Amino acid sequence: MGRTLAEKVWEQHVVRRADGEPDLLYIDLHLIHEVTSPQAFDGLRLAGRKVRRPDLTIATEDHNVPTVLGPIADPVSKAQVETLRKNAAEFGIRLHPMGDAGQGVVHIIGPQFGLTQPGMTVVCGDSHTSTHGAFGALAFGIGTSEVEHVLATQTLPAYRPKTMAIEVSGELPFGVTAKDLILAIIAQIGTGGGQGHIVEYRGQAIRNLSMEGRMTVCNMSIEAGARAGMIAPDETTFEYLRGRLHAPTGQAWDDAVSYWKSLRTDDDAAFDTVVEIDASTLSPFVTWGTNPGQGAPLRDAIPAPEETSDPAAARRALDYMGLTAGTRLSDIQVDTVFVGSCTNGRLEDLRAVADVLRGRTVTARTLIVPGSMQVKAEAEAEGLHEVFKASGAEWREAGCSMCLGMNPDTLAPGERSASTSNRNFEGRQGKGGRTHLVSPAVAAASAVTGRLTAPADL
Ligand SMILES: CC(C)[C@H](C(=O)O)[C@@H](O)C(=O)O
Ligand code: SF4
Repeated sequence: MGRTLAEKVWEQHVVRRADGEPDLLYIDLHLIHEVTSPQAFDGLRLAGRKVRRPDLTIATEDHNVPTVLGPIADPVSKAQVETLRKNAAEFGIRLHPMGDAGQGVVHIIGPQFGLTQPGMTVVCGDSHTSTHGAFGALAFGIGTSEVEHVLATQTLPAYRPKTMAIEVSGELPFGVTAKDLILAIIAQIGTGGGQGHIVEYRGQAIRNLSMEGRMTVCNMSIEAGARAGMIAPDETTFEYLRGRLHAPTGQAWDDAVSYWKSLRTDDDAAFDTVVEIDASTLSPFVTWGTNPGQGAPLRDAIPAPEETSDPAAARRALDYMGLTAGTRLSDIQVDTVFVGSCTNGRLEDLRAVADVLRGRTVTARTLIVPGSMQVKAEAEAEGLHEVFKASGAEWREAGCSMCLGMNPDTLAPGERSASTSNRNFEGRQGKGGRTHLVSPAVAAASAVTGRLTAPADL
């Protein structure tokens, strides 16, 4: 019987297999950031071990960095960043510190440098490592003790998850984006829907997505509970990679491409679970609750808790969000708009925002935060920053920013945001903050009107 993409990449990396034990996988790329690495390096030091493959390990500062130039004021954040610098220097690991041209959110810089490639195993002490699956890599988040294991051995013991196909047929209607698609998928299957599975996104609508869009989709696999998300590599993938800093060149490129072309699910392979979605029925999608599965089409109203799969959770969420069932989603007023994160902090996202903001003025506090310093430079080369500033939005330095409350960019208690990030848990963007997850285009239109708005309704 044929094999799925996930099975092919997994099998390719098994260095040891024994009955009743997890497989030992070889790891091709290990990404590091300041929050989940300190104890791992401490462990290495205690054991007197070195980093096995510093050349396959790359570090960046993202979660704790301020997005306005200047020193880090918060002592915990400052200590974490300084510890990462010390560890990178001591263990010989390439680090992109604050202010460096290569700095950025960990899941933005891997693809940007061409480090993330089809067929690789990619890990990081960070749940959104699933982003890299957009290239047909097997990429997943690991815990800090596993970070230590990978640092020491370049391998990881793991049990193979089940496989799930999410078949997205048809085409996304005009104005409907990858973010709307993944929010709709999570609303359909639930935040536990992908549990225990590696998801492969397939079908016409997925093939039509750009690499940026594919990364947005794979990024949020974890919000559906999946271990990883993958998309088979194709011409879109190869075109994106060609010429990037760490992409192969010459004969090695040709060899790589012919191998990458084999990385697709065989026609006679079977998935453990199959989910089907018709892209042509979708429209701009937003969340109203406190988990990414509590979402609905923006043209609809907030559902009655009894109509949802978990009425008690819906009631709690509406209470926290200060919302009432039956309210039209497009009547919800927002104080703040955040554009950025590893979900939607890439150049294509910023272009989508600029297309809406050009010649318009924002009425809500609007933070536009590039996912990396390279994205920032590329956006500025196109003059996007001028569009943002002219509209009244703030244009910042790269970092995780308001995606999570680990740096100065936070919501105040009760403050409500439209955010292009991936999590809307209670307090995610700051204690008492209320988050609506949206696409970049909806974020921009909402910044203009001060309420959740689709660009088509401006
Ligand atoms: C801080 C980090 C461990 C965390 C994660 O694992 O995802 C963060 O990136 C997040 O998005 O919540
Ligand atoms: S941008 Fe957000 S989701 Fe991505 S790594 Fe940073 S905190 Fe996590």
